[in-house]
Amino acid sequence: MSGSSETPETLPSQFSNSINLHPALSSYYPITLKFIDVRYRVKDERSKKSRTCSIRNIFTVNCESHDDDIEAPSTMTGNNSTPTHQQVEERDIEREREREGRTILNGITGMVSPGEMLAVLGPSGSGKSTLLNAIAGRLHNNHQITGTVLANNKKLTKPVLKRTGFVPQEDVLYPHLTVRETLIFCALLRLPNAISKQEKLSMVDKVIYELGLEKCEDTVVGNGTFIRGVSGGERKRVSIAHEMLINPSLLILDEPTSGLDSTAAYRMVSTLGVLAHQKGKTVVTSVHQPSSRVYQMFDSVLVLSEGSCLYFGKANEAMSYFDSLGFSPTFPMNPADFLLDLANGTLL
Ligand SMILES: Nc1ncnc2c1ncn2[C@@H]1O[C@H](COP(=O)(O)OP(=O)(O)OP(=O)(O)O)[C@@H](O)[C@H]1O
Repeated sequence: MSGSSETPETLPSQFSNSINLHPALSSYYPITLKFIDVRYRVKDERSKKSRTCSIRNIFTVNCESHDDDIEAPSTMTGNNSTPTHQQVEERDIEREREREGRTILNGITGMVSPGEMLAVLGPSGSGKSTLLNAIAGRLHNNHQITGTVLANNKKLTKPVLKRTGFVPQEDVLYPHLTVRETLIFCALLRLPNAISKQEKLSMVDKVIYELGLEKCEDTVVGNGTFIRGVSGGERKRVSIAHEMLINPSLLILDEPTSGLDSTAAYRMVSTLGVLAHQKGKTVVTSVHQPSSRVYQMFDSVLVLSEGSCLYFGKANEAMSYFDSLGFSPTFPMNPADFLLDLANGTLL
């Protein structure tokens, strides 16, 4: 399958199960996503002290005395003493660090093709969400992000972004609407005017069927706390259905299995597998702690550790790769657990 063309193509035969959509959305538009040497830094919060001190002032001490603390550390001896050579060096290092900021992503490179599912694995805080936001073109602070993100070998363009569905970690849904109302509302807002209301409603029906939401279509979405509604897994499916309505070629999901039990997580990833393997979509998802049966559904994995890439390649080759480097588990274990142990630096 070629992913190098910018123009929509007809659906290849291996993805023939795709639902029949309105011509305004039906063209098959395969997206091959490449990200090359993606780096993202943020300014150290301490360097913003002068800007935020007036706010901090309200709650704590006055800002002048706070800044003085930095300029004259308590380790100095006496009021008139000059700083030692070591103290000057430490202060210079601190200032350099403030100027450079904190590296969140450190040169991440990878790719994913249509019909494939890429999993981004890593411990909490390793940069998974940041990477997903970067490759979805959602980090707009351009001076902090460098590297290249290409769709079909071209920079992200509007047609590509229109064909990209992004499911955030926290569901952004109206808790008082039912599942069906939520999707109708979305269809009326997001689908082009060229599509009639009747057609939009039938597309909602198809997406409800596709995501297995028939049972709960008339239940309110809720928010999991004060407003009781559908289950966590169903709410996640609604979020995915929300994106599926625009028939995305590229679907990016941030931890769609978080909060789900092992069986629900398996069902969720199976659904994503169908979207990739049967419908030809390009799927990128972050996952926190996949079980082994979930792991084996991924085509490729990217393992992050503190913003750096430990491994990018085929999911079923990760273990032999680390084995060749001398890292292997002492007993048979879930590859995902092993990779997370490696990324955490806690391999036993
Ligand atoms: N704009 C920002 N300013 C400061 N720090 C940031 C910013 N964005 C991300 N970070 C930091 O970068 C690190 C990675 O964050 P990110 O949300 O990408 O991690 P994650 O792997 O998705 O974590 P989790 O699995 O817990 O969701 C975190 O330590 C976070 O605090």
